Amino acid sequence: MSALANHAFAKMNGIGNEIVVVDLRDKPAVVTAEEARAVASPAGVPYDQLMVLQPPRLQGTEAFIRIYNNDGSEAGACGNGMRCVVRRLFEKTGETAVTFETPAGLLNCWQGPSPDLYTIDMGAPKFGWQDIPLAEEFRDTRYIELQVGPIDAPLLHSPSVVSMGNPHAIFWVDDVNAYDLARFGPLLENHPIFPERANITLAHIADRDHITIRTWERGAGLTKACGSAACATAVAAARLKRANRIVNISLPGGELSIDWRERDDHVLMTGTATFEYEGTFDPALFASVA
Ligand SMILES: N[C@H](CCC[C@H](N)C(=O)O)C(=O)O
Repeated sequence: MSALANHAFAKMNGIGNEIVVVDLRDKPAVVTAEEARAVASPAGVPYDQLMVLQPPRLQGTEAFIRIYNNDGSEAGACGNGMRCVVRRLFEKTGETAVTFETPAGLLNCWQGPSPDLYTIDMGAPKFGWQDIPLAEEFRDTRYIELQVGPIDAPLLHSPSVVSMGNPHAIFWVDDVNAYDLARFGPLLENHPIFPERANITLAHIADRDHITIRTWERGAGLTKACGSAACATAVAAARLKRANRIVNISLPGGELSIDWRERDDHVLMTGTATFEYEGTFDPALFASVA
């Protein structure tokens, strides 16, 4: 029987990014890709990402967090999901600061400048082609050779690539709504240049303090918001000297404030997290799961 059967969950969202939070710290079990897909099914609790808290592995951390996309794949980072986890914890314990471990490393999290805001230190970005990762060497990852559309008149081309613990490609455009991202997204997500696939973002730099984005997420598709994409875009724009290191990012589901901190290159993401409802998983969801 799945460890998730009859287990409690919280349905939340991070500016429209659909999140389910499950605390398995009292029942150490590894959620399988099949179980993650079962939870995301229409009979379950449809989500973009599932955040599973496992018992802490390191002294001083609250939990080890595994992150699942709704296709069952695991990710190294999920900014919107982390704010949801932090809100749940702070409301339960009254704490205002906490450290979690994720596959991408240690994340320090704290109450933001107002009670409805949470700040996550998403760590330092990586730019090396092997860190993204890319399937071949690109010495300058501010622009790589990748395009869609006619060879002589590509619709999208020359993206910046960044890892926030998960892979991101950012295409710079004048209007993020002028492209059929539902069509181009999967082609680019699964392009052979990305051996681990990639999150695909369209970004318009309105001015040095404000960028608008829309993202096709690896393993989840078109979502209303992608926190790690907001971080990756802010960093990539600053690398191109087209934006400041502190910027506001507008996503379809809401706003995020990003600070690419000078002293240690860590990326601080601040935004809201919304609680919707809580429940327990119906065991029938996992009847056909091995
Ligand atoms: N789809 C992403 C994981 C979730 C990222 C996003 N929801 C966020 O808020 O950062 C990936 O496979 O890398």
